[in-house]
Amino acid sequence: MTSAPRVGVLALQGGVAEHASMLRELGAEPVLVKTAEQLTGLDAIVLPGGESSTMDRLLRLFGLRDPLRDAVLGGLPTLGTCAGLILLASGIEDPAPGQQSLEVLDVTVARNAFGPQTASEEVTLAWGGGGDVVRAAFIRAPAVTRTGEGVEVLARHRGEVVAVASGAVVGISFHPELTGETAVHRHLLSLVAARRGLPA
Ligand SMILES: NC(=O)CC[C@H](N)C(=O)O
Repeated sequence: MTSAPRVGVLALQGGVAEHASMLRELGAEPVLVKTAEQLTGLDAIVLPGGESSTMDRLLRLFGLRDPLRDAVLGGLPTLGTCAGLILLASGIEDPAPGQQSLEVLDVTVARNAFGPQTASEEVTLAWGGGGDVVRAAFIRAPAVTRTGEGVEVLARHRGEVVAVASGAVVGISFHPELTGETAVHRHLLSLVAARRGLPA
């Protein structure tokens, strides 16, 4: 029997607990990541929602930005949700003053593209090309306004791109962890299985 995949959840700020409990529910071992050392031995990582400019500042303050960037570029299966997608993006249309990103996913994002907190909504979206749907919560969500070469579009909402994948990196604008939607986390775990050479 293989061991449970160890999946990091970046735990500097934002919706950490919901991702950790969903990963546990799916048989993975969540690892809260606050230091570069805690990146060692992970099978995958989740960058949660929250406030991307705050997470960016904390990543740099705690010396985590470059090690995390190296891990993602090295092929670590990665899921960024909402602010996490903004962190992954190579470009931000409307960054907060001084805001940077990891530049590991060749997309440009526009922050808060679906309106303010009060415009939050829960919707069902088509996911991938195979007839699957996901239940998604949008909270001050970004939209993807440009996709680079090799970036696959997995979902759209109101005509805007809200889920993308490139290699082992998946970025989504919405929050599946708040609706009990497991499909996106299962997708991340299937990337781990593929990397380990096991059937998903
Ligand atoms: N729910 C979220 O993660 C919101 C993201 C937020 N608008 C940001 O720019 O970081």
